[in-house]
Amino acid sequence: KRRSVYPPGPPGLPVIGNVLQIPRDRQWLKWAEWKDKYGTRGNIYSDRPTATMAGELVGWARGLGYAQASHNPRFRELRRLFHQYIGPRACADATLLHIQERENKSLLRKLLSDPDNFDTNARDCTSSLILVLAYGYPSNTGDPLGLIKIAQEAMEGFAVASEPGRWWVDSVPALRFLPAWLPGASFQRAAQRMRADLNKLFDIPYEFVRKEISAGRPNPSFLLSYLEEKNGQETPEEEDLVQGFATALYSGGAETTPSALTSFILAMALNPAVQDRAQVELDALLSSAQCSSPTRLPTFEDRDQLPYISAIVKEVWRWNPSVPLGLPHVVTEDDVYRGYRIEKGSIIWANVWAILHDEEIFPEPLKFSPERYLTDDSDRAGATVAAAFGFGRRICPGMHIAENSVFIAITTILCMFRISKSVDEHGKAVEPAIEYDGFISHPRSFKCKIEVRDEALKALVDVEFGDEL
Ligand code: HEM
Repeated sequence: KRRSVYPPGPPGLPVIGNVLQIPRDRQWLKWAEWKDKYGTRGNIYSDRPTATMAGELVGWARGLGYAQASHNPRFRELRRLFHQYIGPRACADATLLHIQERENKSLLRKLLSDPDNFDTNARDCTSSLILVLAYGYPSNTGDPLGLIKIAQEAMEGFAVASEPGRWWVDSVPALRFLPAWLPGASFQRAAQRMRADLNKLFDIPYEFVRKEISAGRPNPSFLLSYLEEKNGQETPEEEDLVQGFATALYSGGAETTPSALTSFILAMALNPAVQDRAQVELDALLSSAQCSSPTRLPTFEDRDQLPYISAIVKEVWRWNPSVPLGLPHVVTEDDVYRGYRIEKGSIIWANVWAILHDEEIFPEPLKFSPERYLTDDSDRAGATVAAAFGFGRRICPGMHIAENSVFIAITTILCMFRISKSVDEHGKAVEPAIEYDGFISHPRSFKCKIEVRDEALKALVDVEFGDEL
């Protein structure tokens, strides 16, 4: 009984415990080995509960978010692919950054021509980026295969199938064996429809890559690199794995990034002083002696010289975390935490929103205030913001690409546009409500004005588009 209060580790001898197993020098190597072998708290809190509807019946467990971690080599392989293609090193690569800058310009162009639909525009551009990166599916040819629609339909199924409490079969997994024709088994029919949509997302973009390879004109993409590495020797399991990886990119990124961008637009409409300060920072960097407005669009290379904009990005993660409850974790071994027994199998939800609204670390937590990251003691606040991306072995593997996407979108939008409250027919400003919907928390639909700051800036986007798109 007493042993259960100790962290897991190698069995020791009576009385002297582990003393003889501790090496005389470079102990850290042994301890690192024990960490891998016996796990840490992070590891025993890092599995997912079984999601019968979304994971098993619809099939999202083929991806990563619903994959079980314990004894599942596929989980490790998927995490490895995320690390290889969009881990911190990959996300600092100039080619990837260039693609992100290029795709972000189509967001600017859409905001110029259709500013009222900023929400849909952010969503479509996020989808396009994932399709370009994963499959090399070009975003400037009008989507001839309808992949954006295919992906969005699959994602609708993901959202509905994942709704907590909606499906009896999640509480009583044995119901999964009911035949679909039984009157009470409507969930089986819903699952079949969603599964068909998910299968399309697995198969159609993959076939696109295959055809392009056969035709000798494949665009660079994660899938292409993977298949080239396999050199034509890929097994059906490996094909399924890389399809699962591409689909996981979609399920993780498609809703979260647009939610963060829409929160940013809401924050700007409500906080003109923050916007002023950001634009002063940008203008100082991008204008010239002859011209007081920016003479070029900001790029990733400017990031270090834009501390206030970087602080805005952090504040966006904190103010409305896109996944306010994270994803559920399940405990794989009994544990004792602060004297409380946490039983194996318990489901743990981390209240990310509460962590990011802790008054002790973030005074006036409801206020959108990037300044909180610019003070001398802002390290703790900055580090805490990482909670927006989850914990332990399940920490969001898309966080680096998400940070890139949101940074480049925010900085170029601030460079080009002025965001303000919309006005009613009497010319009075309409206050947008700060309300959110959904498990992936999205600001409720609101109106605002997004106007180009200076007509000359329009040309800047057109010139820069030039031969690239
Ligand atoms: C606004 C941006 C984003 C936020 C705030 C966010 C947040 C999160 C959170 C809180 C989790 C749960 C972590 C946990 O269980 O502790 C998660 C998981 C995940 N995210 Fe993200 N995410 C974002 C963008 C992305 C992007 C762009 C991708 C992919 C391109 C992505 C892919 C994933 C995947 C695959 C998982 C599941 C990981 C696993 O189960 O091992 N996310 N994300």
